[in-house]
Amino acid sequence: MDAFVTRTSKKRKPSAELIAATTPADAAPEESTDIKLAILSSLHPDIDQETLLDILLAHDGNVEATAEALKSRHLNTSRKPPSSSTVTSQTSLRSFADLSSPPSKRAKVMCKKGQTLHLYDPKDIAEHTPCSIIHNFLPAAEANALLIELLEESKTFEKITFKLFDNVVSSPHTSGFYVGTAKELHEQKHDYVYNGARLADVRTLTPQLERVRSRVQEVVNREIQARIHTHHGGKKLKYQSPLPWNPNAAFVNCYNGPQESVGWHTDQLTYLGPRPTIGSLSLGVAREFRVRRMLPPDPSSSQSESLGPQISLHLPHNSLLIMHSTMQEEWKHSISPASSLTPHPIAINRRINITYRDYKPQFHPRFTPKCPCGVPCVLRVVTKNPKNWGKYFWMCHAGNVPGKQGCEYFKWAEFDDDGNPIPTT
Ligand SMILES: O=C(O)CCC(=O)C(=O)O
Ligand SMILES: [Fe+2]
Repeated sequence: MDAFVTRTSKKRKPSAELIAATTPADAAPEESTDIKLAILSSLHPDIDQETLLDILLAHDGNVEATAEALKSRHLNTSRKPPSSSTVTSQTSLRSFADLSSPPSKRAKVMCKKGQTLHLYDPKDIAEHTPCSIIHNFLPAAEANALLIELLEESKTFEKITFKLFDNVVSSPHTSGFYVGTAKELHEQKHDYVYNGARLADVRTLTPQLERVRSRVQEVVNREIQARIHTHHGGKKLKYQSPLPWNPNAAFVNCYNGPQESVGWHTDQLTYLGPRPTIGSLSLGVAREFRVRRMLPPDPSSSQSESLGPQISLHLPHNSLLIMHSTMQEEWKHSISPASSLTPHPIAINRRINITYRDYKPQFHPRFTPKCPCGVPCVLRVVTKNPKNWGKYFWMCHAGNVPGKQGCEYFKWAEFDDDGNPIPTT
């Protein structure tokens, strides 16, 4: 399973403006946002700074374009984003964006130093993150029935414990793991390893999880094709599977109250292979899902990790989030603790999240490298060293097993264009 706690890392000191560009090379220093805001504020003293910033961001930081847009619009004096639990759509960026300009001109997202950019509108989310979102995904009665069923199931979920450095820690929420068939259940219990350990509790998909799986499958496959068309010029990514996405496993998380969370992480590639897609259905109380792009650290700096600005996506009850093929290798995600929640009529302050995943047969541990410790290796991607940025490797995972030290095993991973492992000796 994934890494669940927040690790503190030495971060590169942010510049006056944080610019999350489509590619890091696009990031260029510009006039400070504060100066731009001061200019706009002097032109429109009746509009609050947060609103001005939103509109400025929607115009790629261009003061002239922002001023033009403001001239031609009547604005309320305050336009803060509404509270997460009541929101299903957003006006924040989209209603002010100049949509006549080509997407390449609109691809940069800026946000003020230390600020989180809140996105609600599905078009903004698709444009500025590697995700897409579908609100009101299931018929209302079906979503409620699934929520009720999983709230009952979650009473027997447990926190995942794993070793971090020399301590055994547990995830700040509970989880359950579901697969489709008895054969898959047997394999999961006996062959697969998560954080260095085997799962004792694997369940078969409930009839409702099974029914919803087919719907998720259909929509996610449609969204994958749409994404390839809109973001990748009609051609799938190198290493992305050309096969239809087949969600044969589901992790169900339960967040019981505002303090339960999941720290910054990427989902493990080990059994999904490179460039995976994940379908994530949210039920119950709305929570914020935050994403940050991983950028190659500046080779001349001593920092080991560089992250773009935080973008917050609000996941209300019955929303399907699709994490597309660039997400796990290039972005981190988290569910941050909330200061308060607006109670959901059924779940009160609990949230259920189902991530449907496609376990690829060619990534069964029988076929992937084993280190001298005898534990199947974990598949990872280089995100800290700019020299080998984006390269995949297999490494020993035994260090995560309580009581085991692990070894130094490391091997570059090789795939064909469709992401199938190329066996090497
Ligand atoms: O709860 C969520 O929306 C995300 C869960 C997650 O990131 C995970 O299970 O890996
Ligand atoms: Fe995750």
